[in-house]
Amino acid sequence: MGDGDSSTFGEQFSRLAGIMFIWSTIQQLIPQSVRLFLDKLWSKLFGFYYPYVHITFHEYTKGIYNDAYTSIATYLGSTHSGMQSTYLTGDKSEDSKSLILNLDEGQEIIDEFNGVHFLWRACKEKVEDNSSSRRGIMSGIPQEKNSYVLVFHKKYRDMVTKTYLDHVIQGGKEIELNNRQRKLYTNRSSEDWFWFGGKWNYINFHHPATFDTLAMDPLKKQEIISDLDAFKKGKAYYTKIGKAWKRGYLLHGPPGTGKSTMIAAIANYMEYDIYDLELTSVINNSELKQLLIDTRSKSIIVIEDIDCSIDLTGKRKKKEASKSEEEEMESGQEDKIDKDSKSKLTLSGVLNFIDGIWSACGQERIIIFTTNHVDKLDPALIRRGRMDMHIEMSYCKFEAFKILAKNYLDIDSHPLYGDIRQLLEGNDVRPCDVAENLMPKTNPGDGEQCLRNLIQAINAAKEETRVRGKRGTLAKRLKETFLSKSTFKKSATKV
Ligand SMILES: Nc1ncnc2c1ncn2[C@@H]1O[C@H](COP(=O)(O)OP(=O)(O)OP(=O)(O)O)[C@@H](O)[C@H]1O
Ligand SMILES: [Mg+2]
Repeated sequence: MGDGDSSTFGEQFSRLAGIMFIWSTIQQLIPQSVRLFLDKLWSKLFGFYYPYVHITFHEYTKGIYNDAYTSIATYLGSTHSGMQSTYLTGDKSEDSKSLILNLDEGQEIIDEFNGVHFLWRACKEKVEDNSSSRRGIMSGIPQEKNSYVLVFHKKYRDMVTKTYLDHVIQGGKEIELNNRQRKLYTNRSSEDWFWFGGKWNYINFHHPATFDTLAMDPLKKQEIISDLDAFKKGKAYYTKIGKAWKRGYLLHGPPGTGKSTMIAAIANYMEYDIYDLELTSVINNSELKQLLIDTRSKSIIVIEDIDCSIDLTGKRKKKEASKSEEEEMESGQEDKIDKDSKSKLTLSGVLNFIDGIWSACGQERIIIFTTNHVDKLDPALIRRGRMDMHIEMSYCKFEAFKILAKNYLDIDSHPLYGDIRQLLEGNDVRPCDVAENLMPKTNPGDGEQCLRNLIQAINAAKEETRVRGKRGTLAKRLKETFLSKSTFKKSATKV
């Protein structure tokens, strides 16, 4: 069957489809016992001469939903193959961004793979379900059994089992994934897990940030994009080196420099969901582990402001704790301490969350920490291997400004750019302040006015810093004078 000769193939199939149609109509009309007998007879009579193989993919197998059925349905409904068919059905679930087309009952399509043609047929069978589980008004109501039947020449049996079916199912999964509505999750407090039936609460994720709109040094930006690309294609590599397929990024820098915006841009670029993990609502290490297990692959787990989330300052605190532990031990309270350490969220719990044995339970995952004070974090938490890339989001320099000006005002250059470059290079201006000033306040078309506003704002801030600096110096000098006077007084009294 096939080999690219579609006219012979078409004729063969129309004949075959005719026979199949008559056969399936007969099947609908006769009782099941007779049908089974006829089935056997059919395969005995024609099995020897009949060159085609039929594989049926049921929607449910032994009462369990068959995932392969959905992938096949999605693949066949995708534009490249499903559109050949005249009768289609359209479905849109809560989880998908757009309509998914499926073959309607009895419809057939021919799919081509490596020059070979394959026939697919959508089947629906009505069965009366009188099982004990369906009593009352549901009993006796006909149920539908959906399936897809694949028909191909037996000489392609190897190709089908080794490559074609994989191609169909993976293809379907990919389309499902690209079509899925991405989510922004946040963790519920454990008291609500039972009542709300889940550990994570979510909304649909819509954030317009992209790498194009993110203002930062273009070289640094390209480095991050290349790293993400390598990670996305890295499944085989991670398997080869025996590492879980995940990557950690630490975003650090002053407030308003674009750390949260960067997370949204990464999520949009990778087409991942986001899990925004609020550590302050996690009571202990065991809860943290359970939250991790309940996340899906192709996602970003974010802990914002990790320095403020819990006390992760490490060794120094530990020492203090162990000192008080010793004191308590002496007072015979070992049991209490043991119980306390188990019921708390600790640094080691977070380290385990990032790269302990449980962290490998999902695939293709990125963990991002953000902080305004990188120096406050325990080195163990951010060491290479845990946080693979440390990205500094810093003040707005001229290259980053050009991106913001393009975003906000849609201009590439202006005579005022020279002044702005000088001001930005000589001062620490946050991107959020630049963005705020570039936003037209009155007349949306007046880009020049926005640039002037920006220059004015930077100059005003510069002046304020200068005055504050002077005041600071003055205050310092006053303090020094006061101190020297009091020292003098003290020494005078002593004398
Ligand atoms: N690098 C940037 N590129 C584009 N827009 C930016 C950038 N930095 C800041 N902005 C703008 O400023 C606003 C604040 O930025 P964002 O919330 O990403 O900062 P942040 O670094 O996460 O701050 P914080 O440390 O306070 O959480 C954003 O809504 C965005 O409009
Ligand atoms: Mg932020």
